[in-house]
Amino acid sequence: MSGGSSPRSRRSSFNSLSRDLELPSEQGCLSVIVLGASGDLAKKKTFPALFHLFAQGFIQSGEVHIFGYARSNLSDDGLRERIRGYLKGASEEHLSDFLQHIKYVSGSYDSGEGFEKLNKEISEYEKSNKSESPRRLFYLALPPSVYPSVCKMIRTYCMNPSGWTRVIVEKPFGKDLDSAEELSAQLGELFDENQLYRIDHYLGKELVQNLLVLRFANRLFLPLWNRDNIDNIQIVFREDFGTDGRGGYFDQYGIIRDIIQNHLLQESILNMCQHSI
Ligand SMILES: NC(=O)C1=CN([C@@H]2O[C@H](COP(=O)(O)OP(=O)(O)OC[C@H]3O[C@@H](n4cnc5c(N)ncnc54)[C@H](OP(=O)(O)O)[C@@H]3O)[C@@H](O)[C@H]2O)C=CC1
Ligand SMILES: O=C1O[C@H](COP(=O)(O)O)[C@@H](O)[C@H](O)[C@H]1O
Repeated sequence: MSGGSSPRSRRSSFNSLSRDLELPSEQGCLSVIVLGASGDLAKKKTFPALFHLFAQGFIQSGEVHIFGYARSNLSDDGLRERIRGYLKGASEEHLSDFLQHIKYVSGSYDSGEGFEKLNKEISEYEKSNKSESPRRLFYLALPPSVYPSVCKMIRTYCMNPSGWTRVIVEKPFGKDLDSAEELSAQLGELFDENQLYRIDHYLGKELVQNLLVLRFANRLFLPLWNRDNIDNIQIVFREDFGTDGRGGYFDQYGIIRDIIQNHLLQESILNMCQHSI
């Protein structure tokens, strides 16, 4: 993904890596469906991530379409304007091109009507693309309380008749062990394990992934970074903005469960284990 290579050569390296690893085919038109598209996660992380993939050539014009889905009453242009300011790091031309690939469908998370409409839009796009093995990727940018009903709706109305269907759920996965196990059982009844992807973007952060290198490949830190020299570790979480649209989710779920036991403690425990403090 580094600077000098072209989108075409990055894409071809990716395809040959997929072949070497014997991964399923990644050819054919791709529909990415962002559920909860009106929200904070979607605008700050999901759409920008898709934009970077697009700008770097990993997903390309003519083979990808992005569908935003949520209850809010928005138009296609309304969604595009909402996310435009968060899409940075590429030319205005790339940005306009990317935005034209986005469509918005409004509907609830627990009734068939909206999901039937969504399925119709996806199917029309797939037909117009004439691909033999279209791919459908559902990304749930939603609080976990609605995962079961949304997954049921996807299973009932939106499964891909010919290619693969995958579902990505973000952290937090439930709100305690019981609810996490219950959620796992509910999703497991609807999808095979290889269709389900559970992610926490904090564990993908470069610094977290590079802690070992930072310490052991660094002459400055290697002799110093241990319990003899470190008195205490303070974990500080700073956001210089307010709830910023997350009110509904915070009211129901709480900011403690949102970031403390996972992002902040997971990271610092990882840190402590790796540094024997
Ligand atoms: N914000 C972030 O950076 C990150 C968030 N997450 C996780 O993603 C999930 C969503 O977070 P975020 O986008 O910040 O939160 P939001 O409150 O912005 O929720 C996203 C969307 O979900 C819908 N929604 C909100 N609350 C409810 C509810 N109680 N019932 C049904 N629908 C609801 C709303 O859409 P509408 O009303 O239009 O249907 C809203 O726009 C959370 O679980 C969070 O922990 C994970 C990683 C990063
Ligand atoms: O998962 C979440 O993370 C963000 C903070 O992520 P960062 O990568 O910008 O540090 C947080 O704002 C959000 O509430 C939470 O759900």
